[in-house]
Amino acid sequence: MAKFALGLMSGTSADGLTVSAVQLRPLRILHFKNYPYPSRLQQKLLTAYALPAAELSALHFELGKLYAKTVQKFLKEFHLSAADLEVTGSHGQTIYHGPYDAVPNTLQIGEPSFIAVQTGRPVVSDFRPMDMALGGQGAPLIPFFDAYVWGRGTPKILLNVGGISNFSVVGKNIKTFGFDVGPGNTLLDLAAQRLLKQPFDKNGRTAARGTPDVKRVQILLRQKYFLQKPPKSLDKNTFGEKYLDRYFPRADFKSTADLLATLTWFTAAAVAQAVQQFVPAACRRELVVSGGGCYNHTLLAFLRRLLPALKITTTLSYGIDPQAKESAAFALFAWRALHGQINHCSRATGARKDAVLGKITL
Ligand SMILES: Nc1ncnc2c1ncn2[C@@H]1O[C@H](COP(=O)(O)OP(=O)(O)OP(=O)(O)O)[C@@H](O)[C@H]1O
Ligand SMILES: CC(=O)N[C@H]1[C@@H]2OC[C@@H](O2)[C@@H](O)[C@@H]1O[C@H](C)C(=O)O
Repeated sequence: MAKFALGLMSGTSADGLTVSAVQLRPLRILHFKNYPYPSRLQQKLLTAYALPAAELSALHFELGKLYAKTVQKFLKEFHLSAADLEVTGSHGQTIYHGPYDAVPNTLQIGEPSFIAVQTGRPVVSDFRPMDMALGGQGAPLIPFFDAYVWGRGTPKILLNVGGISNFSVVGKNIKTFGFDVGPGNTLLDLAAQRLLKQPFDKNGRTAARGTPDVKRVQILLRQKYFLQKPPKSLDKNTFGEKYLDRYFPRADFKSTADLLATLTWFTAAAVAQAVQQFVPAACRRELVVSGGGCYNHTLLAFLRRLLPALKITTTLSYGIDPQAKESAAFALFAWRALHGQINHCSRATGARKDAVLGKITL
């Protein structure tokens, strides 16, 4: 079998680890699977920024061990041999992201040595610090992948709606750029957990029955972050419980459906405003959506309503499963880092120059 790389991603929702096996030349996702975390671990990860050092250190190792076990399971399930594995790229779990702090910083955990021991092959991890050392925000990193895959075609906006939503603008003769746009699913998930007693509003069904409070969203979209010029990036807690309680109290809405519809509208309207504000008119042609949010039919319907001139597709139209894209990107980043090749789009993060991101554990 030809050589392949593994990519591991656990996003801001901390709902599980997605593993992709990627063939590099040409780039093709061979297999992928999401392995949900036990809910105890998910809760711990979501609040881990408040842990004392000893507990955080233990969690860093616990997660590293779990990643190694998951890789072993994945290789077995898909009949892949570690002998053909060139490298594993592991993003880790973001615990805190503080690009605007006095000392800009970011923390991803999940000790990579355990995967290196398990597979006997190198692991590349901790991709964000080098970008910050070069004056960047440390995020978003996916624009490099988007340019690698779609950079030679017609202009496209690649939107990922995970916990946070972010997009890149790529295409022939376009200088790739991208940024974190605003809320993705975090507020929606919190509201669904509280009011529907479900992890999320499946397919946007409840929101579909409600009416969005468009005025409220218009006012919120005047907040500083939305108007700030890119490069810019977000910590998941920016749009967390405090934000929900402050700007979306249940008592302000006639029904749960209205509240969920308004939150869904907020996510879509933030994207639409960012497109109108920051994307040159010539690039406003196609919006290619990925991440868990692309299964939310109400969100997609709102995006279509707010951006009627754009063709709205998902990465599936281009052979990349929307749930696999980010993990596949870290396989590519690791492969390139191992070969000393740039895997970084500094225009998206604001770093001084393009670099080779990631630390190699042999
Ligand atoms: N069928 C569905 N209907 C509605 N929403 C869904 C569906 N499936 C997934 N989602 C949403 O997608 C979220 C998970 O998305 P994803 O796995 O892309 O996030 P992430 O990788 O953790 O985040 P990020 O990219 O910000 O780091 C869920 O929390 C949920 O809100
Ligand atoms: C610090 C951090 O983990 N940021 C994540 C998060 O999730 C979405 C958005 O915020 C993006 O900035 C980033 O992830 C992707 C992989 C990125 O760097 O492009």
